[in-house]
Amino acid sequence: MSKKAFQDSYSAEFSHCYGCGRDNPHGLQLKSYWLNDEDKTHTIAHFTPKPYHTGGVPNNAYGGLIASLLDCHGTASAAAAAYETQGRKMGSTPVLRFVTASLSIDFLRPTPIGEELTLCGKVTQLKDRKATITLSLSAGNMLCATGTMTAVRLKSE
Ligand SMILES: CCCCCCCCCCCC(=O)SCCNC(=O)CCNC(=O)[C@H](O)C(C)(C)COP(=O)(O)OP(=O)(O)OC[C@H]1O[C@@H](n2cnc3c(N)ncnc32)[C@H](O)[C@@H]1OP(=O)(O)O
Repeated sequence: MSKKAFQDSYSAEFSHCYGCGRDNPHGLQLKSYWLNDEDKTHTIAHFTPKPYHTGGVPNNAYGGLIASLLDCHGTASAAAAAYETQGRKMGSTPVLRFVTASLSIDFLRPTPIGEELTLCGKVTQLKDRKATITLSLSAGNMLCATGTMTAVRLKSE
């Protein structure tokens, strides 16, 4: 994808996240986008687990990996929605940066390794500093996990 990912708009100090930091060579480097630039309500990201992302059962991904992906996609979706609500370009200052306050995941079926996964997000509520995000992770047409996140915007100081 040639579009700029949400995470590529993060300031340098926030670019080392294990899950999505562009400047963390040991991390997952997840990249999130609007599903549709004309209708900025849903977000999307892709990730293909490697064999070393196994949870121990051959060909199945580690649950912590799934949580990491949903975590980063959720906070990125919250930030993108907050900028959108304010009519501002993502990454512009003052920076709107969200952290995870809570994340609940239902692991519905094993997640395959070596197949491209699709993560979807939707910010269902954005009020003051608090965002609620619904999340899903699929392999092809198989829904493997769903999640709900509360993310809180960091105070500017
Ligand atoms: C410099 C670092 C850079 C860090 C930047 C790194 C970015 C990486 C992003 C990747 C994602 C992560 O892994 S983040 C890392 C994992 N997460 C963390 O480490 C966060 C640790 N927790 C915290 O720092 C804090 O608890 C916060 C920031 C989440 C909230 O503290 P606070 O700022 O004092 O806010 P507070 O007034 O308590 O709450 C604000 C609103 O959110 C609600 N709220 C708070 N916690 C919860 C909760 N668990 N579940 C539901 N709702 C909650 C409150 O009721 C309130 O709603 P109302 O009364 O207004 O309705």
